[in-house]
Amino acid sequence: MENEVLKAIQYRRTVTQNNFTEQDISRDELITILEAANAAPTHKRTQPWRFVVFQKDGLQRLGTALRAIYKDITPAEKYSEATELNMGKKATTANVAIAIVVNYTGELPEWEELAATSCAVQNLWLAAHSLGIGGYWATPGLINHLSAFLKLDENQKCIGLFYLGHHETEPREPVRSAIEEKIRWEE
Ligand SMILES: Cc1cc2nc3c(=O)[nH]c(=O)nc-3n(C[C@H](O)[C@H](O)[C@H](O)COP(=O)(O)O)c2cc1C
Repeated sequence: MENEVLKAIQYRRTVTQNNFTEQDISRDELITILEAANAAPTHKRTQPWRFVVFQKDGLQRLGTALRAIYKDITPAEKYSEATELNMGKKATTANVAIAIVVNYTGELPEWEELAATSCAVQNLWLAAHSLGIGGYWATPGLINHLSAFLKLDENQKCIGLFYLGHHETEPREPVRSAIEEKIRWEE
């Protein structure tokens, strides 16, 4: 069986900064992508996903913050200047970065709000893919230290940075072990 939705699911891939082109992601494209995220399923309609979108100078500020946090939290014996520079470069070489935030309402077990936000991220990723925009979900340890920079409330937590850019990489199918290994049929 084949249709556009199934094709998008199969061909959505992680695309990293090295493959991003110079083409800007437009505000219309971003709104389309974020509207797709906002259509995710949500128990009790708590809609716990929040997004902080970085573009232009915002990306420079994010890069500076990532470098400073890395420097701050890394023990001297593990610190490397190359890693610090690389942390900043991830932000400054993306066209857009989106901080993914869960807004815990207390109305549901936390895992349900984390799960709903993850559904929103998959929607965002598929929508971006459908527009020729690639990206990936980055979860370095320093996202646990971003709350002040992101101006998050006490009940909010950043669960990743989603880096986005237009790209021209060839479509690739997923590398996965067979689904049969992950199913037990009860008939
Ligand atoms: C919750 C989550 C966290 C991830 N964190 C990272 C990360 O920190 N760095 C990274 O390069 N990729 C990260 N990824 C992307 C995975 O590495 C990627 O999805 C996986 O290699 C499969 O490739 P595909 O997305 O092309 O199918 C993350 C994905 C998920 C779902």
